[in-house]
Amino acid sequence: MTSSPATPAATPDDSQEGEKRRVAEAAALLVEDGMLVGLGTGSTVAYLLPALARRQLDIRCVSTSPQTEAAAAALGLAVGPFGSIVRFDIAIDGADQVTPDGWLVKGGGAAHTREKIVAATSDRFVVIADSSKAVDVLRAPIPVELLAFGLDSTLRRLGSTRLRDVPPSPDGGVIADFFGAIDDPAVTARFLRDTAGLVEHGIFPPELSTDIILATGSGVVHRTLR
Ligand SMILES: O=C[C@H](O)[C@H](O)[C@H](O)COP(=O)(O)O
Repeated sequence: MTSSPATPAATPDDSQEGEKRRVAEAAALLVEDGMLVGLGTGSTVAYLLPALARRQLDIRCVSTSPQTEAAAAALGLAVGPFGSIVRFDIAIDGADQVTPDGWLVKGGGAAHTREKIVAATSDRFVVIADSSKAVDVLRAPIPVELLAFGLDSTLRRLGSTRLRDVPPSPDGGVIADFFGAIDDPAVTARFLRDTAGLVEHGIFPPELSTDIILATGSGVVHRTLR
């Protein structure tokens, strides 16, 4: 893993919003003409979209949520369906938790299922996060998406899970949060993955990410994982 400053100098805007804007602008610079780009979801990605639009690149984008799709289209970005795509050049997305060794929790906005598919399809998956997202170890809650079929049974087998008072995902899944203890994220991820009725969980292993761009108060650190 290598680390390098992604911005030359600190700016006076060290608020959380300023941090989100800086990491998003740093990530936008990684996108090049002709690329097929996966767009994440959330308040950090909201800063990525105008930064990308300003660059006026010839790119095609696929969004992980209706919210991002509408915002990107309104800015003039070319957003289309996932369709038969089997690889993106790059995807850029936010995170709720980021550990020093690259484990993530995503899905605070309930988009983690689509986000994980887009990340897994991308040659380069760039995580952008403000400094509040940096954690030593992952902790609950872990967002989960569940099939409506047999929901009570799935919830009973998961244990320690609370349904979220939000609409179903665009794919019809029920959104909940898992509050079980996380001693080892790989073990928790396997337990969740192996629970029948669970569509996807919000733990992203380090192998999914290639880059993490993390704000550090007044600066930005860009780590390359592979
Ligand atoms: O479902 C939402 C996504 O995983 C977001 O990328 C994540 O919750 C981070 O969102 P934000 O940038 O708003 O903190």
